[in-house]
Amino acid sequence: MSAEVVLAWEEDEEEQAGAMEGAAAQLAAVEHEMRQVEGQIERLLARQAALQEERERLSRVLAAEARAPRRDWQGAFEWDARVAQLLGAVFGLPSFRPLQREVINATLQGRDVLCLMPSGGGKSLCYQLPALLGGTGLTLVVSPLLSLIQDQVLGLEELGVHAAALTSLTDKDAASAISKQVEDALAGLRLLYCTPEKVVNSKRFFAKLEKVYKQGRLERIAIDEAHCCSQWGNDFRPDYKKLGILKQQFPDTPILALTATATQTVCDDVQSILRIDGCEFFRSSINRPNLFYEMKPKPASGADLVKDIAGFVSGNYPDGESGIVYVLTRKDAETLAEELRGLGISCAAYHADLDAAVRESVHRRWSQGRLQVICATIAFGMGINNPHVRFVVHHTISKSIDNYYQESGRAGRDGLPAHCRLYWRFGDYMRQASVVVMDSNWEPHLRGMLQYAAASGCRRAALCRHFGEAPPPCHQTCDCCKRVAGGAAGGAAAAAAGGRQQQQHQQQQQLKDVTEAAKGVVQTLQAWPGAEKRATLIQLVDKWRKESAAAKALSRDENEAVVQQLAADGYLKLDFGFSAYATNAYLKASAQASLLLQGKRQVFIPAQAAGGSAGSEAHKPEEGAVERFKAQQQAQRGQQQQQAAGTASGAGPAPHAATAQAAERRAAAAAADAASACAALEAARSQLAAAQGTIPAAVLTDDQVRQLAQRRPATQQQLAQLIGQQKAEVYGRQLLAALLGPAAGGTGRGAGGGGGAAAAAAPRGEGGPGPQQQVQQQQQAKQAKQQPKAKAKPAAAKAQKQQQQQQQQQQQAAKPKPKPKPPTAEAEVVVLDSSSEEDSDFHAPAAKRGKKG
Ligand SMILES: Nc1ncnc2c1ncn2[C@@H]1O[C@H](COP(=O)(O)OP(=O)(O)OP(=O)(O)O)[C@@H](O)[C@H]1O
Repeated sequence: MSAEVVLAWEEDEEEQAGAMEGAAAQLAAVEHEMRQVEGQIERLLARQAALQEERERLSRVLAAEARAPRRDWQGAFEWDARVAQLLGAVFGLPSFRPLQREVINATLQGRDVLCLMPSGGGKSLCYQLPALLGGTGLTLVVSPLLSLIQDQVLGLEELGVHAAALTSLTDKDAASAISKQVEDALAGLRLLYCTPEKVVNSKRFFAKLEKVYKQGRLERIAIDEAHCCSQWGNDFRPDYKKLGILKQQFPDTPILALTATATQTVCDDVQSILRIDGCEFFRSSINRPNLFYEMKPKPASGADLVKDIAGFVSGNYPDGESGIVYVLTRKDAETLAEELRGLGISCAAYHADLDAAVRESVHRRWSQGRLQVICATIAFGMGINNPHVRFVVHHTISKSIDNYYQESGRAGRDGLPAHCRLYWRFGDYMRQASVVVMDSNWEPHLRGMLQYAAASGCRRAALCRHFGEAPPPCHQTCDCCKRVAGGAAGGAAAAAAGGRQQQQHQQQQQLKDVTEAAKGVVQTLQAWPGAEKRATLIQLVDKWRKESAAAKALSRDENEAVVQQLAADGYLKLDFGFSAYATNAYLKASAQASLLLQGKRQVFIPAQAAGGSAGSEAHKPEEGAVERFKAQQQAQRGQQQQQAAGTASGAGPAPHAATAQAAERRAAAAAADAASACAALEAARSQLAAAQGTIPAAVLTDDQVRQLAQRRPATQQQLAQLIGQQKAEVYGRQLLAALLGPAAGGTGRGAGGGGGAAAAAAPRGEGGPGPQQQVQQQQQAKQAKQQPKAKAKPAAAKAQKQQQQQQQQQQQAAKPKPKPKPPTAEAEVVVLDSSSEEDSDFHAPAAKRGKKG
């Protein structure tokens, strides 16, 4: 080959290589640009989706605004008179509690509403009363527990309100009868209860709702325990998350979502899940001023802890007042119940693994006051409607502050003082972590609980802040404020004697610098044998004490306090080991721990915790504090009785001329009179409850007993104003007899006359009818009440109804005799609607965890 040819060939090759390079560069540039375009498309699509969502949200808000314009909910409304009449005549309530009227007005106006009211605040009335104003309309109530549903339906029946439930417990015949009533505008069905599972899993049920909606009769949808929608709240329940379908399908029906526990995040979540953006948000304070919050360092020995709990119960509640002790696991429930029984406390265990009949029996005995204490896992949860729980003890920390607020909030629902005691030591944090580790968001929740338990500031304030509320005055109703108040008294004396410096010194002394000791904990872990460098709390403290003089200079409780502080400050983190049988929680040094080792951080523990937790003295019940609180309780009860007596006897303020002695005598006589009226009413309600096969509170609540003793109605009509028309008709004779003497009851309606309250306490048969007669009378009264309803119906419907009734009577006659209605408490079983695919207990996660506990 000639030299020219070679040169030309080489030039060609270079040219070709250059062209390839150029193409490759172009390709890279195209690909780069494509990636940029794709990124832009993705961003635009995301933006489009967000805009669509926002457009839908704004459309919903505008539609709601057009459908039901916002108003001043405290103002006057056209339904005011009817609402007031129903409040007294049907529900037997003299006035509204805070926010009830506003919520009722907003929902009656057609607004979507989110209502946050504390436990026992009276949320049910907010949808039960409006349901009675809707003509032929129907209120759908979505509620999480079968037991709650049963209670509410029974309670409404007692009041003469037509309500029904469609759940997995409803048998086929009843379900088909209820379904007919749902569709029949003339059937008078006002409230239909169901579980969320029913709404989202039963197509047939949903189709029925669509039909009612199209008839224009789906008046309102109430969603109870709405916090279950959000996985940020406690008790998240997946089917609740799908309830947005209700607004989608029934946009013109107002939704009323109710809850007792929700942080701002949960509230926002609930609004978006239920698609009720722009709803009215009513929030009453979560503060429960009648509850005393206390944290007690938990004794290291189980036996000491049991003695402490037994001492607390028997020392402070010798009259058998009801309480709950919450424990972590099934085994804890069984063991503690047995040990407390051994120390003379009347108690039983309650957990998800017990047979349903056993659970029912335990709950019933406790509700009736035959058992003082229930040792329970969280399976004993929603659905407990005993308002007179005087104490809730936590044997260990809850899994979140929301859970703690709800569990402890089961105390004092009657508004009277009650005590919430939390036993706590750091090991509980790890134990609880190993139980909740599979829950979503468990870590921030549990850390919040750790901070609450370990805090040395006001516990009431901590709870309120957690729910986004400004801290209210505590008035020494938590252990911290009580302690500080004691210290402040000392501080004031010191200031008088030695001035400000001395006070500052005292304050500085409240924290102890344990930085050097804390470094030793981190070093012990970093040198731990094995790759994972992790240890259980006991292993860590044992090794650290063995190797470090600084550790040994502290008590073991102080060692734990140091480890706890390291975890709270983030220098230690949790790590988990899973085996076929258990989940173990370990401690491990975090990346942040290096800052501590480099001397850039310090660690402090409360001096009082360090000094106080070492000795067994710290674990002794604070008898003084408890006694003072008890004295306060008694004083409050006495005051209430006196108030009742004062009004009852018509005694206004004592005349100026009256001597103190005369006033005292009058007050004593009035208190005795009120007490005797209360006793007579309580005896009467027990007798009626026994005859009816229900619990006394179903006949008259304690509030109603107090009201009656206070106001002394003399006629059936006056009685109806206080306890509602239905109860007055059914129980009026016996109750008036209890208040005024048998002559009053004997004459039936409108009877007056003397005889005194005590006369009603006479044994059965002396003045009133026996149980059988009472039941008959009640049934007659119920029938009499139903008849006018029938009259109001058109003739064809009436004839059809009569035919149905005849058929039902024939079927009934063929069946064995129905048993008396079970006591309300018997229905209080933690059980879910088994129509669900999930089909589990409400505490499904807990029940699954129940395998561990
Ligand atoms: N306006 C009122 N006046 C007096 N008592 C009321 C009033 N409203 C409701 N109550 C009573 O308060 C008690 C608690 O009411 P309700 O069960 O509705 O509370 P709740 O807010 O649903 O509580 P929880 O969240 O614990 O279920 C009931 O006994 C009810 O009769």
